[in-house]
Amino acid sequence: MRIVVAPDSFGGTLRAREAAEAIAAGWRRGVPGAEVAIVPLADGGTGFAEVLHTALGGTMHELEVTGPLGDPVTGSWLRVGDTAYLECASACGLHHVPREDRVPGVARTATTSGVGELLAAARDAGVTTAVVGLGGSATTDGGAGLLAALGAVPVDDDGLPLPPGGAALDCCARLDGTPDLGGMTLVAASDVDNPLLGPHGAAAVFGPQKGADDAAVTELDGALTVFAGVLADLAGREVRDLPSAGAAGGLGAALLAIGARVESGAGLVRDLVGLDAELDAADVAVTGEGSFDWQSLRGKLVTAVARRAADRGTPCVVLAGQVSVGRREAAAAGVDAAFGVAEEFGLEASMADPAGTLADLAERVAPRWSR
Ligand SMILES: Nc1ncnc2c1ncn2[C@@H]1O[C@H](COP(=O)(O)OP(=O)(O)O)[C@@H](O)[C@H]1O
Ligand SMILES: O=C(O)[C@H](O)COP(=O)(O)O
Repeated sequence: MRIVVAPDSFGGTLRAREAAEAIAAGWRRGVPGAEVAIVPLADGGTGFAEVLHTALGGTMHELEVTGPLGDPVTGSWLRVGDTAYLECASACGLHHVPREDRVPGVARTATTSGVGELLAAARDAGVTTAVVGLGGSATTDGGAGLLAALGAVPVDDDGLPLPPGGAALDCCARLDGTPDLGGMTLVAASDVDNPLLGPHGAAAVFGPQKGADDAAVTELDGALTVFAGVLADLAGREVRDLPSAGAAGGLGAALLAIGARVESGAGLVRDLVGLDAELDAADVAVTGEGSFDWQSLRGKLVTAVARRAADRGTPCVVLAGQVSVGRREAAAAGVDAAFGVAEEFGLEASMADPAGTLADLAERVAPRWSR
């Protein structure tokens, strides 16, 4: 009996590797002797570089960069051969902003400058390709901070540099300077396919989780509309409606404007870690994430794993922090059963001891899936 355990991170509580190890430990307690392989996964968001480091090796470089709030944070990028893998969240992620600080003023001013600083470091180290994981960001600045860090500074009508953040882009007239990529090929590995603007855009959909209220969402969407024109001038074409332009608060749009190719972060990770070969050899696939909800059904990582397991006729079990997807919807997505730690042990216990309770859940569930 071989089990492959391939979860995403549990947002705010467990890294993908920690979740995988907890599930594996519990499963082995439930079914002694079960052969368990762990394959931690990520989309473009939090955990992207760490998961690839585990799977591919390479060297992780750490450096101090500008965080989303302007304070220094330790960012990192992974070098594997001539390729750099950067996770935007390491420089501008929501985890750098304490929950009580996620307020409209922060949503208006948070910057992607640090992501540009990481990219500049990779460029200066001589890599030929940079793959930028998008997701889990605290920012809605259309990638303005990244462009400035690479040498293309957003300025107003008088040629004065704009302050950091998305709201100031309302006054953006043009970019001063051109971005220096040193000839690197860019890939944007995105967790979502939203456009830049409008009801499905960066500000409307992801602004609220970063602290934006209705007024800030409207303001940011308007400012990004102005900036979309500046990005179109840079790119020589419109990028605002392209899939993933709205990822990471519009950082996707800036990367598209400087020539990046967009890929699905989950798909890219899945291929690089060799998930298909692991599924081929497995009798049961177990995946999971913090919240298995309607967003998961819209092509998030967990349902991508379920789909590939289903293609092989391999049962797929979801172990999540919380489950709000009905049994029928889950089955349609290829999930044979979904269990929530919070439903089993209570939300307080699952948040207080996420690894312990997840292992306990796996122990309870495992015997039902052993043959
Ligand atoms: N151990 C846990 N137990 C219960 N709920 C959790 C746990 N860990 C995370 N969550 C919930 O999952 C949410 C994050 O969802 P997740 O699916 O991991 O990420 P995202 O929505 O960014 O894709 C958190 O806000 C929290 O409500
Ligand atoms: O960073 C963002 O705005 C995203 O692209 C969406 O992030 P999430 O998947 O962490 O909500």
